[in-house]
Amino acid sequence: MAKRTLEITDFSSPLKRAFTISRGAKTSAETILVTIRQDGAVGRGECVPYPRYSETQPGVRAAIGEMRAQIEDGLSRDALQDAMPAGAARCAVDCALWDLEAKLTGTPVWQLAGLPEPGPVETAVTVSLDTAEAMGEAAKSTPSKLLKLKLGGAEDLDRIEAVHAVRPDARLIVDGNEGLLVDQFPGIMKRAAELGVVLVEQPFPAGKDEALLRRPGAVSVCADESAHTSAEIQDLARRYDAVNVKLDKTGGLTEAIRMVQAARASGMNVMIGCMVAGSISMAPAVLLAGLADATDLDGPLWLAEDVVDGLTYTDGMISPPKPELWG
Ligand SMILES: CC(C)C[C@H](N)C(=O)N[C@@H](CCOc1cc(O)cc2c1C(=O)N[C@@H]2C)C(=O)O
Ligand SMILES: [Mg+2]
Repeated sequence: MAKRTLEITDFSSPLKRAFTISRGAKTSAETILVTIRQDGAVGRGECVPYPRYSETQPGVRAAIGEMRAQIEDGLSRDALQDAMPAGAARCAVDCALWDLEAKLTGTPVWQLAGLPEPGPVETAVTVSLDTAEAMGEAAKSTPSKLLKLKLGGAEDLDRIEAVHAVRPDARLIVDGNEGLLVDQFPGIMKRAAELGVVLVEQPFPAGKDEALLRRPGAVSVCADESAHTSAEIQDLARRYDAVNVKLDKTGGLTEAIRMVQAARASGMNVMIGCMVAGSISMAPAVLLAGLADATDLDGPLWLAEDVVDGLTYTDGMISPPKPELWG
């Protein structure tokens, strides 16, 4: 095998408007792009370092840099799974190796991975955390029938009611990002179904979610911040009905496929999610959408500028990635 070369590039990409969740607001997306070249072929993978898990851009960059010699000497994707822990750094390398393999063999990643051929997929589109009135206004002009509302405070039921009032046609995913108030949760669950809510995501902090053992079962509850890899699925299945699989948490597509399979084996539903990032980050996740019950891959819609040949979004539908983009 000809020697590979590894390139690691940091990006800070301005957002169209501020993105706010229970933990705070963002006006730019900090990502890292890994490019691996071999025999004239180029593989790319993107990741989002997540401060919630103590990841930073310099830290993730350094972790990938420490793997330089092994990657350039031909580290296989299988060996990568043991050589790096789950998380953003491994995600970028794993996705770049999948893309490189596709480019070197002329076989698309979905075929290499034994996944269904990707077609158009419906994505949730996020309404950022704000006052109930402002979230209702935002929902009116959000072009999808699957909306994801960010929650996190005393006004949460008002927020859901305000959005449902102006978008009775929409199915709602509500995401607490660990910030829901425990005493408000039963009230939200009681009204959820009649307000169009189909999924409640990560209401309470990871590790402090005992209240879910006693909840009424009308609307599904989905783990996000609590769920990283397939190893946690059996435990999560005691408290959650579904799991949000994100490649930045699993450490790439390879473990994400295993996590989806583990979730199914435990009877859980699956959502494929994302962080705020562009189309190179979304493309591998789009391939998993065919195995999922819900898809939340609206990252590029928040960027002021996406990459060339990026994914096409039309009224909440994503077209399959072109090979020029990834895979
Ligand atoms: C990408 C969309 C704007 C949002 C997406 N639908 C979504 O809801 N994703 C995550 C939210 C995680 O976003 C966060 C939270 C945070 O505290 C810090 C960051 C991000 C992010 O994407 N980049 C920075 C690191 C979800 O909770 O499901
Ligand atoms: Mg979430």
